[in-house]
Amino acid sequence: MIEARELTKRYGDKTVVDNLSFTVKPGEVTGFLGPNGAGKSTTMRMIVGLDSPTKGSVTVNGRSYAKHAAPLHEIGTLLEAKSVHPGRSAFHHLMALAYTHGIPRRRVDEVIELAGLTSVAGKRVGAFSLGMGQRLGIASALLGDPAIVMLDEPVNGLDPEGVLWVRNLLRGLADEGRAVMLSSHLMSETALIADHLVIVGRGRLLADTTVEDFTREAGGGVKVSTTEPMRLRSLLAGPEVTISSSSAEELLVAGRDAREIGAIAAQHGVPLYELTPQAVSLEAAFMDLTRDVVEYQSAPADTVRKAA
Ligand SMILES: Nc1ncnc2c1ncn2[C@@H]1O[C@H](COP(=O)(O)OP(=O)(O)OP(=O)(O)O)[C@@H](O)[C@H]1O
Repeated sequence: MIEARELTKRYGDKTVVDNLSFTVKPGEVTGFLGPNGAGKSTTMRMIVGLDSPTKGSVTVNGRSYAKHAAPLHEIGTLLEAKSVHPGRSAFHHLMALAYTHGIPRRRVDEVIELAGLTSVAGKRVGAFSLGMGQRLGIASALLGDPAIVMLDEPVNGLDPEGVLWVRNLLRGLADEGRAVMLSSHLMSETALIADHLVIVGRGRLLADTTVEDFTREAGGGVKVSTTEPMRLRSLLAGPEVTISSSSAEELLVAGRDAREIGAIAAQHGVPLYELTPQAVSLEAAFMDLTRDVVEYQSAPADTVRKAA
């Protein structure tokens, strides 16, 4: 469990993290979301004692990070800054880390396999692609079999297979009862992985909610395609449910999530061939929420064109 209470960080007269309180609970994936410069990396650095708060506090499994004798067993992290010796192989990098905690070689082999790095484990890390570097970072985070896993932008640089791998891995870690925290500036990607959302802008808390509630409030709905639209329509009907359709076999359902719709359809033997939460409007809801607090505002496209 991570508990941040009134966490604040100032650099000079700039408040980068502003009175932030949130909890990352075991058994859940918490998405830490915000536009560029919102203070996500600074918050994560404070969690593991790489930066100290100007005010407030943050604990990792009940005490500050520095007070843990064997922190790799408490929290595994992937932070943006790379601290890997480029001349070392992935295997030697992990062995060096393992050595600091008395972790056996068997565990190093395990995480290399888990991260899909077996064929490149002997290669110099300096020659790694961005995606391979991310995989190595995730392998390092898991080395101590920690109760908390915290990853800064873990899908950055990964190909679609890698993105899917991270998604399944994090889901599995949370299902094992671990507390998982990942930062991102992409709402649609995070909504596919996370249960819980902590959304920040200019260092301040904008929302502390569940993906389900955020989705419901965004009103995006779920697109469902079926060969039996009429039957499904009546099965899904309810007081809080609205259903519209744009083509013969397609329904747009608001008020029920994809899991519920899938379960109801399966229970009644209704075949589905598409079940898609409308992520585009989730992204739009996120942009609405953060519009006034983006640090690096782009000029509207027509202004840029006029200026050119
Ligand atoms: N050491 C520092 N000194 C001064 N300002 C800093 C320092 N570190 C970060 N900042 C500023 O703090 C703000 C938040 O940065 P941070 O990297 O925490 O944001 P972020 O949400 O992780 O952004 P991104 O998504 O771009 O990584 C930025 O305006 C950044 O310029």
